[in-house]
Amino acid sequence: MQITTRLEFDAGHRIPCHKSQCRNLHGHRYAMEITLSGDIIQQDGSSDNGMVMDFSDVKAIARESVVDVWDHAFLVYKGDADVLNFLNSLPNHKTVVMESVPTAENMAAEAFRILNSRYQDVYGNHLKLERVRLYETPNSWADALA
Ligand SMILES: Nc1nc2c(c(=O)[nH]1)N=C([C@H](O)[C@H](O)COP(=O)(O)OP(=O)(O)OP(=O)(O)O)CN2
Ligand SMILES: [Zn+2]
Repeated sequence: MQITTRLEFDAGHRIPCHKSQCRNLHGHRYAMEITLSGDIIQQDGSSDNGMVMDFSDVKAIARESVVDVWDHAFLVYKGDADVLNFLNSLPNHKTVVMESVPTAENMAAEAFRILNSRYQDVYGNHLKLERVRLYETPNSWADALA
């Protein structure tokens, strides 16, 4: 069985060497869909009975480790010196320095890397992170797969 839940957040970014307008500082309302697989938990009397994992628990983990970290932050590539220096000059600015250019692909891959170890199989139901889908716009997204 597979389950998917969706979270949304706002963040700024730029793609420094982009051939067109994405080299400008701008932001998106990102959406992240998390897909987990596992057996349906069969434990009468348990809150999780009949579920792969409670959606609220899936979202709580995603918020704590990724969504709340990126929400209302500016995501900047560590090699983007001009913007990084500018952001560092702003007192108390929420800046997230990325190892790679913050494209939808790299953000999905980074979210998958962070989340993969966070979803623990506590019921022995073979819980597994299958996919992180990161929407940069309603029409464009990237999938990071197991
Ligand atoms: N493969 C990728 N291509 C592009 C990425 C990306 O992350 N991966 N990112 C961008 C820019 O960040 C840009 O903000 C989004 O580009 P685009 O889809 O052209 O933007 P629109 O606002 O025109 O999108 P609509 O879906 O048409 O509203 C560029 N390319
Ligand atoms: Zn963009």
